[in-house]
Formats: sequence, C-alpha cells, structure tokens
Amino acid sequence: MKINKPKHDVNPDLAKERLKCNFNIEEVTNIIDGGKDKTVQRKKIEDIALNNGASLDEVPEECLSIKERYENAVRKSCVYGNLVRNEMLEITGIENFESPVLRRTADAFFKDISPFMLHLGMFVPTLIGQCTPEQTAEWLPKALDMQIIGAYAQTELGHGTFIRGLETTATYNPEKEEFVLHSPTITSYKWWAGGLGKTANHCVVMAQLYTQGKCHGTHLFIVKIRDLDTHMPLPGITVGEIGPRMGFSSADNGFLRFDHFRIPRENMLMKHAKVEKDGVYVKSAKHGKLTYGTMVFIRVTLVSEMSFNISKAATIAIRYSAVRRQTELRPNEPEPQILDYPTQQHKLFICIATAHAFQLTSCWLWNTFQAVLADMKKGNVDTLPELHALSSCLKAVSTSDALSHIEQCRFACGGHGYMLSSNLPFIYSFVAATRTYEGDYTVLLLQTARFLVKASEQAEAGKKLTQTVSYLNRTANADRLNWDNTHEGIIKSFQVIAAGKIGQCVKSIRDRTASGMDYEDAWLMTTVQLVGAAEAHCRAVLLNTYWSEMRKITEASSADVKKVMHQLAVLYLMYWALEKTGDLLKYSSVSKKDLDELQRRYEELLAELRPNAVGLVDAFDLRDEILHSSLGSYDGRVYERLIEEAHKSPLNDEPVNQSFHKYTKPLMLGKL
Ligand SMILES: CC/C=C/C/C=C\C/C=C\C/C=C\CCC(=O)SCCNC(=O)CCNC(=O)[C@H](O)C(C)(C)COP(=O)(O)OP(=O)(O)OC[C@H]1O[C@@H](n2cnc3c(N)ncnc32)[C@H](O)[C@@H]1OP(=O)(O)O
Ligand SMILES: Cc1cc2nc3c(=O)[nH]c(=O)nc-3n(C[C@H](O)[C@H](O)[C@H](O)COP(=O)(O)OP(=O)(O)OC[C@H]3O[C@@H](n4cnc5c(N)ncnc54)[C@H](O)[C@@H]3O)c2cc1C
Repeated sequence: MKINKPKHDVNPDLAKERLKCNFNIEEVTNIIDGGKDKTVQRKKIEDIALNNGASLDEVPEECLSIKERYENAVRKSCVYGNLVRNEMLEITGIENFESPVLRRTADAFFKDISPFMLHLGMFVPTLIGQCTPEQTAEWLPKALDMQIIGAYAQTELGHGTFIRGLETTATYNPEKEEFVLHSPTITSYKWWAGGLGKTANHCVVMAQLYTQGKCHGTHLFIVKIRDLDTHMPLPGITVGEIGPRMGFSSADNGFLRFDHFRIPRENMLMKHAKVEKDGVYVKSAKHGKLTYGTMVFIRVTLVSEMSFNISKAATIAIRYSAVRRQTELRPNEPEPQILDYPTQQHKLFICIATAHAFQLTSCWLWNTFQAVLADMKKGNVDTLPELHALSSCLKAVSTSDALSHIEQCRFACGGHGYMLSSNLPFIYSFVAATRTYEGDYTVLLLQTARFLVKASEQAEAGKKLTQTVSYLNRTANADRLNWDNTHEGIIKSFQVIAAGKIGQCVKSIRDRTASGMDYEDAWLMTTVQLVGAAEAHCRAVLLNTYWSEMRKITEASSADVKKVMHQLAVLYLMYWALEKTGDLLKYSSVSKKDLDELQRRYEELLAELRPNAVGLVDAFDLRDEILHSSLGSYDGRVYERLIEEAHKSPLNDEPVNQSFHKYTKPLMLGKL
C-alpha cells in the first residue's frame, strides 16, 4: 500500500512498533473502507483534495479572531466545495454526495467546522427526502451545484426537543396562494441552525402550518432569506449569528426571525402532506412523522461519523503513547514507553475496538435504513418504528461512548493532550455537540424505550417480534441466565440484561398505575429505568452486530488479520461485560470466580494486542493533513512539532508584549 512518505525520519520507537506488527495492515484498511476498490477510490479522492496544499493554513485556525476564523473557513469551504463539485463527485457519483470519503477529506480543510457543513449535511438531504418531483427538479440541482446555500432551521430559542411545541407559524392565504411565515414570540426565534447566521441564502424551516383556520402541526418550507447578489437579508427577515460556543467556532450557527414573511405555496415541501391551491390540507397517506425523515437519516450517519472520530483520537493517542516515555519501572532501566502500561492499554485499545464496532454497525444500520426506504416506496411503513427505535438508541449510545473514549484519549496524552495543536480538544468539542444535537441522548433513549415497552407487551402476548427485539421472545420469561463464559454467552447475557430491565420497567409502570397513578405519571416516574433499559438494549444490539458482522467480513481474510480482528471484538465483549458486572450479577448466575477469570483474560488480551497497537491505528490510514495533530503524525516528531506550533502563537510575534509597558510596569512601580 502506498503510504504518504514522511518528510522526516520516523521516531525510532514508532519505527520499531511498525516492525512488531504481525498482520497485513493494508488488508485491515481494505476491510474498514469496505473493499480494496474503495480504498483505491478513497486515496484517489484524498490526493485530489489534499495534494495541492489548499487545505493548509499559514496561521493555525485557533490563533485567529472570531471574524478571521469564519472568513478563513468560508474561503476554504469555497475551495473545497469547488473541488467536490468539479472533481470529487465525478468519482463517487453525485448520489454519494454524503460519502464518508468526502467527509474525511473535509476534515483536512477544517480543524473545527465548515460553515457549509449543514448545506450538504442537512439542507440537501431534506430536499431529497421531502420534495415532490417538481420541487426536486427546481431546487436540488441548484443546491448540489452550490448556486444556493442552505441551512436547516428547525430548533427555536424555546424548543429543540419538543418539535410539536415549535411556535413559528406558516399561515396559508388562498387568495395570494402564499404562506405567511411569522415568529410570534421571542421564544419562536429560530436558533442554532448551522450556517444560517452569515453563510446561507436559503433555509428549510419547520413551522406550524395553518390553513382554513386550523393548525395541522409542523411542516417544512423552503425559504430564501437573502438576496443572491448582495447577500442582504430580505425585508421581513432578521438573521444573525448566535455567538461563541464550546466548539463549532469557525461556523456561523444562526438565529432567524420572520415578520409576516411571504413565500409561494410551492415552497411548502410537499412529498408527504400538501396544501391545495384552495387551502385544503391533504395529510400524508403513509405516516404522520415522515417530515422527521432528515433527522432519522442524520442519526443513521452519525454512527459512522463516531467511528471516524474515535479512530482519529485513537491514532493520535496511540502513536503518542509509543513515542512518550515516562517513569522508571526499575532503577537504572530506561523509562518505558507509556503504551507499555496496561492502564494506558485499557484506556486506548477499547477505542480501536469501538471504532470497528461502530463502523460495522453503521454499515448494517445503513442497509436497514435502505431496506425501510424501499419498503416505504412501496407504501409499507411497518418497518419505520423499528428503524426509529434503532437509529435513536444507536445515535445516543454511539455519540455518548465516542465522547467518553475521546476524553480518555486526551487523558492518555497527559498535558500535551490539552493543547489545541494535538487536535484532541477539537475532536472532543465536535463530538460533545453530537450527543445533544439531532436529538438529545436521554430523549432519544426514551423514544427507543417506548418501542421496547410495546415489544415486551407483544412478546408477553405470544406475538413474534421483529429481528432486533426477537430476543424478547426467547428471554421474556427467563429469570436468571446460566452464565456461559463464551463470546456467544456474553452476548446472550446482554440480551437477558436488556430483557430483564425492560420487564422491570413494564412492571414498575403497571405497579404504579395499579396504585392509582395515571399512565403518563407512571411512565414519568419510571424514566430513569427506561433510559437504562434502552441503553441495555442498544448494548445488546451493538455487541451482537459487531460480533456477527466481524465474523462475516473476515471470512476470506488471512489468518493473521482474522486473529487480530477477532481479538478486538473479544476485547469489546469483555470490556463491556466487566463494565456491567452489576447487571451481570443481577441477571445471570455469574460468580465472583467467573468475573475474576474474565478480568484475567481481559488483561492477557491487552498484552496480546500490544505489539499490534500502532499497526492497528496505521490501518485507519488517516493522513497527517486529516489528523492535524502535533502528537499523532505518522513520523512521531512529537516534541519538534510542539515547539514548531508554540512558535506560531501570535504572542510570540514580538519579544515584549505592549501590555508590559501599559499595565505591568506601572503596577511594578506603584504608578497604576
Ligand atoms: C457532508 C456532511 C457530513 C457530515 C456528517 C456530520 C455531521 C452531521 C450533520 C449535521 C448535523 C449537524 C447539526 C445538527 C442539526 C440539528 O440538530 S437539527 C434539529 C434536530 N432536532 C431533533 O432531533 C429534535 C429531537 N426531537 C424529536 O425528534 C421529536 O420531537 C421526538 C421524537 C422527541 C418527539 O416527537 P413528537 O412529535 O412529540 O412525537 P411523539 O408524540 O413523542 O411520538 C409520536 C409517535 O411518533 C414516533 N416518532 C417520533 N419521531 C419519529 C421519527 N423520526 N420516525 C418515526 N416515528 C417517530 C414516536 O416514537 C411515537 O410513536 P408511538 O408509536 O410510540 O406513538
Ligand atoms: C452545535 C449544535 C448545532 C446545532 N445545529 C442545529 C441545526 O442546524 N438546526 C437545528 O434546527 N437545530 C440545531 N441544533 C439544536 C439541537 O438539535 C438541539 O439543541 C437538540 O435537539 C436538543 O434540544 P434542546 O436544546 O431543546 O434541549 P432540551 O430539550 O431543552 O434539553 C435540556 C435537558 O432537558 C432534558 N429533556 C428535555 N426533554 C425531555 C424529556 N421529554 N424527558 C426527559 N428529559 C428531557 C434533556 O435530556 C436535557 O438534559 C444544534 C445544536 C448544537 C449544540
């Protein structure tokens, strides 16, 4: 495999690690990419995007002012967008505009975030999912060609989670065949939409639809908010940026207020529900929640996004841990590489395994999503609730796990991990937002819990359940599972934990209603348990999917690759079994002796994986331009890079900062 040759000598410790690796790295890269041809395609696209240096910044993004950072990000977005439009989409095919390969190369341009991210990320998918064929013909080519730039304006100052509580109104006027968009209260300001503040000239707006004097709930509208030539906000539109936040600092999350702003009837996105010229409302024939489709789509894609982010953080932390030496183990012996500490391996090897677990699960989820879309095309929406439950819990758990693993990667890099030049803080703050946006963690797990409670009741009634909850048919009446110390045994025990927790929720709700509480209060009182049950279900799905997909995907692999992929999956199973010993003790016959044995085997596995650690992160094949890290580059020149980056600090532009003469010296002389 062609590796981008480092310009400098590779750090000797890192070079030695690469000699230790006992499997074919390229084979694992091909597995991650989804096949050899996909690796070739990815590398071709990366060469187009990155070889001309257009992604590089002279001054690090973080050293710029807010305005400069935004302006620089727009500049790079345009260069990048142009490359995507003219060269990269030709290779992937225009239908793959959301390809992970494009996503990966975008990261080389933006350490933080592109102000255009939501254009391709949500605006375009909404047009694809919510437009009639005529609307698609009108809007989609312009959006894909970037003649118009869009945002997704759903959340308001007062409501993000509870979509039915949104206050923006779209009132239909049949005489003029127009909708009037209005923000009636301060809490109805649209708030948060990425790219809305300064970049977008269009946006998709979620608003309460009124026609013939009646409210029909939230619907989507496409709205032009700025003049295409001058970029000035149109009359009736107040738009701006919401201010600095934890991350997302090179983008322009926006606010938007409508003052009786008129749009043509054709601007309601009418694939599912519509308003006729005379004002008659025709509701979706299929399902009431199809306007939420973009959210489901993004939740599905976020699982792979989390895999990518963990793989970046793991690459940085593991390469750094191979270079970094700290603390004598025995007097007069060299300090060990910190990667030799089992505690460090415990923090980091799970990250490699999780990146694989999420990647394989995301492919499986994507196929499930495509199958549901195909069903819906034929008018069958029966599979939608299961997809909604699945995408909700996988989005919640994958973003939450990614966040804590990335934090562990930062801890694993000690003080240097706190430097922005390590890139770990950027990765962390990006992923922190994913736990909240596109549906908050708790809220989404409660959506899954609704589905699980219904499924449990169906199992109780002897009905056959769909695939992801079919374990409830087998385990509904099981009390404590007989512990079986095999991989399949661990997976089964997680299904029993999930079934037990769901059963306990059903019982709590029933006990509470039997004692006089109404159903809503009984549900509310049980929500802490319900969140736990949905998380347990998600763990069972993740463990089962990772294990079975790993076995399938490595069927034709070489023995060494099979072995290391198998070791990672076993590590994942053991890690989670040990994390959940309380649940295992409650729901299975596992003994202290069994758990001690599991712990011993886990520690041995860390040692077995140790020689392959650097090889495993090299297999993610993340170019230095994408990693943006002083600690994680391929050559391991950690200390040299830290010094080079320090010299880029604007505070080092002159030997004495003016504040000394203005403030410090007068203070020292008592003249302030
Ligand atoms: C190149 C690009 C690459 C980049 C990739 C990287 C990044 C990603 C890109 C973009 C992301 C960036 C920024 C984020 C943008 C946003 O955050 S947009 C805003 C997102 N907002 C939310 O997610 C809000 C969350 N809230 C909800 O989803 C819903 O309000 C709710 C589900 C919590 C509740 O909805 P309600 O309307 O109140 O419904 P309900 O009464 O509770 O439920 C009624 C029944 O409907 C079912 N249901 C709910 N949602 C769905 C759905 N989506 N699909 C199918 N069914 C659904 C629900 O389960 C109920 O069913 P019952 O059978 O139990 O009655
Ligand atoms: C970086 C970023 C980018 C974003 N981009 C966009 C965008 O482009 N477009 C857009 O429309 N929106 C965007 N959002 C908004 C985002 O989708 C919402 O913030 C998110 O859905 C959470 O909603 P909320 O802010 O109303 O939180 P809230 O719902 O107010 O949550 C606050 C707390 O209340 C809890 N809570 C709320 N409801 C319940 C419940 N029913 N049961 C139990 N607990 C509950 C939550 O768990 C949480 O702990 C973005 C947000 C961020 C942070």
